[in-house]
Amino acid sequence: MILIDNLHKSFKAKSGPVHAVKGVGFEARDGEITGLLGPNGAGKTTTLRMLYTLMSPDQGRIEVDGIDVAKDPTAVRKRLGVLPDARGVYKRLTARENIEYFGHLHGLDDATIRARIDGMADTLNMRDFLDRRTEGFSQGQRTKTAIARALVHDPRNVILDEPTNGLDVMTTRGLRGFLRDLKAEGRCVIFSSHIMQEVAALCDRIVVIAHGEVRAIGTPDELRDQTGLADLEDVFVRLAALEAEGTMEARA
Ligand SMILES: Nc1ncnc2c1ncn2[C@@H]1O[C@H](COP(=O)(O)OP(=O)(O)OP(=O)(O)O)[C@@H](O)[C@H]1O
Repeated sequence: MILIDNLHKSFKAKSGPVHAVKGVGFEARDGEITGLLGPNGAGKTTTLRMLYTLMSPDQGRIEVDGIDVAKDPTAVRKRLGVLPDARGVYKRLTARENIEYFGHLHGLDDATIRARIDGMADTLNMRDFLDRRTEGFSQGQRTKTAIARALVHDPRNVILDEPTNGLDVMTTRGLRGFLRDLKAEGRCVIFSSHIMQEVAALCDRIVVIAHGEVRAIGTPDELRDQTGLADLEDVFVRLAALEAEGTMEARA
């Protein structure tokens, strides 16, 4: 369970400050997939980076399973599995070694790591390349390695930044099935995307974010009702273009 409340983050740029995240707040529940949907530059990655403790917010609060990220980031990290926007697998290591390395960082023993890799290699269909060095891997193979690495410690909460970026249809389908399995296991799953159909196909609830602000929260049907539009792409365009004061709430 993840709670994000009134997050703010600014960056200094030569042309002046960039207020990337302006009061973002939402709840992501266990046993649900929550989609963070927004156009390029909306503030999705910045929000997720604060959630997975890579940067601190200027203002606001984040709780993971009731633990305040600012007070106990180490405990929070143990409960999070993160696929960051930069996948960064070690190219001199095989996929298996990449995953093992993270398992050891989490303090897992060899037998546990072996068992976890065995399970994930089957679910993510990684057998063909598991023992190859990742140098030269396709994007899909790199993403799968990074996902398996992120989940080696069996976290309750899973955060994926644009997980289907650059993946083909078959791999995307496989990944969707995998995320549904995580949900069925009662985990809290958040993923970001700028593609409405992608989010609609998978998410129980969608948080629409644009210009650093939450524009609407709801199920795909609730968002359709709120806007009076049937086509989800039109819904997204309408919500993303809304003025801040027009923010819509469809909290379940
Ligand atoms: N380290 C940084 N320094 C300066 N500006 C930044 C930094 N990180 C993000 N920004 C700016 O903050 C805004 C939000 O960026 P962010 O990466 O969070 O968007 P996003 O929704 O993930 O976009 P995309 O879908 O294009 O990845 C953008 O204007 C971006 O240029």
